[in-house]
Amino acid sequence: MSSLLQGVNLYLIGMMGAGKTTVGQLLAEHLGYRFLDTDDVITKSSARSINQLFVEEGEAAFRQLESDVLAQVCAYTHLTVATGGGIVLRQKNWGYLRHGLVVWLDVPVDLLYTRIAADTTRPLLQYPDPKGKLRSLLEERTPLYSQADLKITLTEEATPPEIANRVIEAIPSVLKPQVSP
Ligand SMILES: Nc1ncnc2c1ncn2[C@@H]1O[C@H](COP(=O)(O)OP(=O)(O)O)[C@@H](O)[C@H]1O
Ligand SMILES: O=C(O)C1=C[C@@H](OP(=O)(O)O)[C@@H](O)[C@H](O)C1
Ligand SMILES: [Mg+2]
Repeated sequence: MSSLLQGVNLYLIGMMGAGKTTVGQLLAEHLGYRFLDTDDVITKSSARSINQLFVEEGEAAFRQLESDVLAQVCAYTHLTVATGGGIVLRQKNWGYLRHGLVVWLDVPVDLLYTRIAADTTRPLLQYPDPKGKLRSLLEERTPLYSQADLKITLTEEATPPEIANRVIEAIPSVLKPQVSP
């Protein structure tokens, strides 16, 4: 399977709770790639949690760190990268994402909410009406997520290995056919 993308990076985009981090690890195994999570790189290099960064530095500073990580990451090959849900917000980030294949895990709000309702690690949802917030973020970001090369729509709960398989099976449909010599 490692020859499927020939070293081209795979970037997962989508809302909080879409399963980018979970499915990304399985995809990396399938592809024989290294796995990277931009949130993870940011928290390790800053020695602070995402919540702390939002509170102490603000969202704009977090977005800058996110862009910095993405800029560094795209210099490498053979990576599966789980991004944070807001990576699509900066136009500049698309210049980095376009170095690889961009896959949108498109998950409806109800499913997102059941997965992350009890989670306290996502600062944008630590307000009254987190479900309404998810809905408005998805609405605002849908035109941006739609710029992905590949959209995997999940209308009902499937297991992470099933979703990883769907991604793997769909990848050839968006690869340019090889020209024979
Ligand atoms: N296919 C799935 N079915 C059930 N739970 C899932 C699935 N994918 C992810 N989860 C759970 O949902 C939560 C959010 O997943 P995560 O991979 O962190 O999403 P993201 O990185 O897109 O925010 C985690 O608790 C994870 O275990
Ligand atoms: O959607 C967003 O703006 C965010 C998504 C989070 O990552 P996940 O998408 O992995 O939850 C994390 O980057 C931060 O809390 C902001
Ligand atoms: Mg994640």
